Amino acid sequence: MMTGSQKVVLLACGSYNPPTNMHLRIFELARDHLHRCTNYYVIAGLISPVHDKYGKEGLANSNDRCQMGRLAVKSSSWIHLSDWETRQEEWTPTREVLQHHQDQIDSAVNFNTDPTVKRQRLEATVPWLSHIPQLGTDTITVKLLCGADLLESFGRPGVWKDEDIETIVGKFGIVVVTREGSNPYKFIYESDTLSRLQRNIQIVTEWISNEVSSSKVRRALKRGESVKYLLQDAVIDYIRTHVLYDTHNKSLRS
Ligand SMILES: Nc1ncnc2c1ncn2[C@@H]1O[C@H](COP(=O)(O)OP(=O)(O)OP(=O)(O)O)[C@@H](O)[C@H]1O
Ligand SMILES: O=C(O)c1ccc[n+]([C@@H]2O[C@H](COP(=O)([O-])O)[C@@H](O)[C@H]2O)c1
Repeated sequence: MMTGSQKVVLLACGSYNPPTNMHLRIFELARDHLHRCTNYYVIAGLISPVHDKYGKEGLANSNDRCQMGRLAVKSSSWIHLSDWETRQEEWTPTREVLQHHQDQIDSAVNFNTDPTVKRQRLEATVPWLSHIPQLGTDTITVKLLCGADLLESFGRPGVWKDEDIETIVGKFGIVVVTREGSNPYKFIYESDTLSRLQRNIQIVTEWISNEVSSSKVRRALKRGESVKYLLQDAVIDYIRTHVLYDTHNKSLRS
């Protein structure tokens, strides 16, 4: 970490229905870009699956989505799963999800300067933070990590509140990974709010473009087609064992 850099936690929200290798890849891409091109230093990544009451069609139960998320992030040393959203009574707007994790980090970091006491507290309250060496008392900012399709959903009438967009981008900041069929530069240009807040938006270009999406994976699973190398093997085993996504009567090819 370079002196003077700003510590960041990247939080990505979504259905994770199921978590694909692209969900992991966008974290790697974003971290690599931020370290090479900005003053941000990424200390951790968090995947936050959405609440069951989000009500999207075909959404597997959040227990299963969280279990699959935990299995998926096992291949990473710095990406973790946060099940906080799924444990709430209701669906939580993303602005509040970011704020919750920011508050959790702030209270843990500022709790006590004694390293042993602090680590014990971290292990009890924010276990994923306790693995980070030399946490110190520096400010850590949570930023939203998303694909360009999620950014473009900001423009869909009635989906996001204007004040939430203002807070998410203006206060926390957002890191956007390009996705086939989206043009985040044009989308930002056409939005007065996003153009004004442009310096809080980092765009990361995925040159090795990859069309993997959870919906395509679900379709393949339903048809009994192979999804190997699109998902982590442990996630495929979980789907098979728990007969998710209409895979019953299908001899899922691995
Ligand atoms: N191939 C991809 N490229 C860039 N970003 C992606 C890609 N796949 C998922 N993401 C991002 O990961 C986050 C969580 O995605 P989500 O769970 O909605 O996955 P999805 O594959 O888009 O799902 P679905 O196909 O069910 O709509 C979102 O910010 C989304 O934009
Ligand atoms: O906060 C909001 O107002 C808001 C409005 C629409 C969607 N979101 C979040 O965006 C994510 C969209 O996931 P998905 O799978 O529908 O692309 C999910 O985590 C939702 O909670 C959040």
